[in-house]
Amino acid sequence: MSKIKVYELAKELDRSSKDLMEFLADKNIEVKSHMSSLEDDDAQMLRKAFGKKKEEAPKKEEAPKKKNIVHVFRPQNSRDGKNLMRQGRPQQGQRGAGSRPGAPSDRPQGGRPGARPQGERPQGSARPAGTAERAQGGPRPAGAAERAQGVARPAGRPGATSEKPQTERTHSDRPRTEGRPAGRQERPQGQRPGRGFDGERGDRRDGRAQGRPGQDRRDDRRENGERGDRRPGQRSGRPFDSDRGDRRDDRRDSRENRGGRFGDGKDRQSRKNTSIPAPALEGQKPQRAKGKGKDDYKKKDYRGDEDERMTKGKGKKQEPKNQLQKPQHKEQKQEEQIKSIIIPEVLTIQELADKMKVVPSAIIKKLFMQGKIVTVNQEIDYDTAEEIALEFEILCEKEEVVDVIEELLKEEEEDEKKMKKRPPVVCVMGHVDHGKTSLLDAIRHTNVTDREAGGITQHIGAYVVEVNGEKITFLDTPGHEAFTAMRMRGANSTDIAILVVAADDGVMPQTVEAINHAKAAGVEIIVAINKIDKPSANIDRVKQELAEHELIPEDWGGSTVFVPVSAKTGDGLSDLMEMIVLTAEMMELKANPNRRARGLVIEAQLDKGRGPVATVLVQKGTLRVGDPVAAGSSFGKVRAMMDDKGRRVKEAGPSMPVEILGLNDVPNAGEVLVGCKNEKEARSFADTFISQNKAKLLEETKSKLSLDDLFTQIKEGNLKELGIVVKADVQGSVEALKQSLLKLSNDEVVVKVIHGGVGAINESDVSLASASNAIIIGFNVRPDAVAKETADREGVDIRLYRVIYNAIEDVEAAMKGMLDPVFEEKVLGHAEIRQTFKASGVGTIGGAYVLDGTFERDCQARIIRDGVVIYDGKLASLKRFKDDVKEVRSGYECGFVFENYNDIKEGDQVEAYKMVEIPR
Ligand SMILES: Nc1nc2c(ncn2[C@@H]2O[C@H](COP(=O)(O)OP(=O)(O)OP(=O)(O)O)[C@@H](O)[C@H]2O)c(=O)[nH]1
Repeated sequence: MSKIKVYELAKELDRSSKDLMEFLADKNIEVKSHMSSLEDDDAQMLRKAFGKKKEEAPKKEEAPKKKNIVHVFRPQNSRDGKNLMRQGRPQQGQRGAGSRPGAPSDRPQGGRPGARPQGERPQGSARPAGTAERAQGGPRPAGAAERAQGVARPAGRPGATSEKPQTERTHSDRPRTEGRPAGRQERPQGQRPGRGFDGERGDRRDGRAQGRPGQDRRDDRRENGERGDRRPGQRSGRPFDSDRGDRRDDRRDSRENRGGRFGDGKDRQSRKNTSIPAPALEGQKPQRAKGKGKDDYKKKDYRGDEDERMTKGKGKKQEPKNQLQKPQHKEQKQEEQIKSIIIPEVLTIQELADKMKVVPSAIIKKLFMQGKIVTVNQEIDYDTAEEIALEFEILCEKEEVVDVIEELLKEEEEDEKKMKKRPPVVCVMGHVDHGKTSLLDAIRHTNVTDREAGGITQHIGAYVVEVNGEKITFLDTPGHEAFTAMRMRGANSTDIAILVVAADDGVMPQTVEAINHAKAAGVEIIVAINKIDKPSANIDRVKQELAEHELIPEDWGGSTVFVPVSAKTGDGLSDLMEMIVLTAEMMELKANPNRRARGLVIEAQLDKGRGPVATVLVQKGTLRVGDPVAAGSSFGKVRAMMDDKGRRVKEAGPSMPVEILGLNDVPNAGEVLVGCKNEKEARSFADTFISQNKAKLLEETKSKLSLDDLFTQIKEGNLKELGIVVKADVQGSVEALKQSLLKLSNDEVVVKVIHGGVGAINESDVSLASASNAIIIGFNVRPDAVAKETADREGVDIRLYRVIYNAIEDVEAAMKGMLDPVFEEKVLGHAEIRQTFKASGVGTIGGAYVLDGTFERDCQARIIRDGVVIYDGKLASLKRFKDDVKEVRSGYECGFVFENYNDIKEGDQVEAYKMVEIPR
């Protein structure tokens, strides 16, 4: 085809593909990506336009843009909200999410869907790296979203929650917002007694925007969707609308400060006097709508709740269990107490019952009536718990878990103006032997494959490659299944994933796994169809198979870049590199180099001479020799830095991988490395990690013990535990081994890695293994002399490996030994009773002749008479003449005595057998 592609024309015009695409988008001409072909007319128009109006495009470029990828997975967070924001409130650019001035306004995909289909790829969405998400309104978007849902949920009654359209849901907000907030409303009102509603709302919003950036999205939603849309209708129909709006805000505030939920009585009094209007419950179930009594009852409950608290101490006592009885109370309009409980994300029925102060059986019964069979120890999620609680007229609030580490690692949104272009970080993923290492090798002209033990890539390494003056950082992620965990990290730290698929093999399980990881991490995927030099290569088949996983090539109308390559001949490699550079250009990868460094530990090990060595990918800022840093529980001052070629460097900017020396301990791979003000700060950072990890470990142990199934199984003796201590040369291998070993757990044996660490197997590892009855697996490490001696003394099994796969295989086999053995009957031989004798004190002795096989002492035997088994039991005695013997072979005579059986006759056939264990 002679049609020119966008990127080709961009080259021709000396422009970026993005400029051209934006221009086309302005003209409502749809192009999917820089790889799309252009109609001649369009190309002509572009030539004209960019020949003349050179100034226009650069102007556009001035406006900082966000990565397109964020806008797909959470469209509610971005595109729609932003558009609305843009239309309705242009000044939003000043606050929170909009703190990048003008950021949203120029983004082509925002206003014109389809203009930048790259952004619409499913995989190109929820970028985890932080920047984009934070831009959406805080570092914890999920939590924020949940909370936002929490606002919508309160439909407050089971069944009224989920499948409602947005508008209905906002309506159904009301009962709860109305019902609850008495106390919540107080604080703000008390603080600002004289204010009008609108002013108050505005103020509070601003306050939140400053204080809690994570709330912006919620605010946006309210401003754009709920409040904005609803206001007119509500004004007319509901006199207390603005009040309600405030209360909703208040409720949020009060979530932060639960202690202040029930405030002073004055306010409550006033609220009580303003009788609450019945909400328009459009989306509710008929019986709920018609069962006004119940709603009223609930509202009354709230009021009752308030009243009760108000009148506390005035002698009015309430039955705390009133919620359990309904109809009469409704009619009597008796004041009751509505309870509100705070529950975690996951809890057991027992815990819920404890919180609700009801007996667990009441819950179980209720659920049973609904056709659900549960046990007290069954774990349920928040939503289910809330539904159950509401059945009992108890309101729920989600326990907000403050992740100290997350808070610690939280970052402020950065000024777009300070951002500078940074190289893309690329990882290579794919199925075993599809050629990842060879491809990376071919790219950087070195030869790693030969050095790898067992021919399998075993660590993450990082390399920088330069293509036409553009740098690309490659993470050498390994492909074996054992490295799933590391690959996951690989995906999280990268911008682009090269999915290597062998043209002769097609999509394999790990290919799919890699796709899922990449999609989950929100990285761009470029498919490299490798081994096209092979005669059996079938590129179309690969395309077809990948299309089933939503990776559709551009020549098929999709938007995924496919590049056929051969790592062996080098064919297509330059195309691949060009595509990486182009994709990176489209992604507009930026970072601020002039700030304290922040990076990711991609590998760490203990070096005998140099101490802990960590390979760090700098993601933001610049890391310099002498900088105080902390990474997880380790900290220190950067003593020296080496780049990917082993050269000493003084500083490392964004996207640059460096090896650093100077940490006090080996950090975990995947840990965030942060530059600190001084060493003291670094130390306290690390200390926080240590204490948090301890708490987490405790929590984990606790939660595991509470798992019902595990407990019952252990109690019944059906469950065995295989404890393992893992030691390896690098942290990545420890993690990989851990993950793979844990996966070996089955119904009968649970694999538990009780300890994992880097370095030689030492005495403490052996003592731990001995105390826990565990085995030790060493990968590329050996036990020191003392450890060996201790292990011999204490009988601790130490197994050493050089290939992870072998370790996993061995453990699997060991586990088979632990499984309850499977027995099979093995027939030993046959004999015929030829004579019988009676002996006092012994019983009947059968004189027999062994026809075939061998009779063994203590074997099992069955007596068959006329084809019918008349006895099956133990052979109590086997004699030749007067002597007990171990065995009697065929062709010999012998005497049998059967355990507890004397009714033997001449001519009886005897079959000897034993149960043997068969390997699984
Ligand atoms: N013919 C041909 N063979 C290739 C090509 N690329 C890789 N190979 C061969 O495929 C085999 C596997 O290649 P690797 O690079 O080790 O594959 P990998 O995906 O890194 O494997 P793991 O590290 O084990 O996950 C090697 O024998 C390579 O020589 C290619 O383009 N053409």
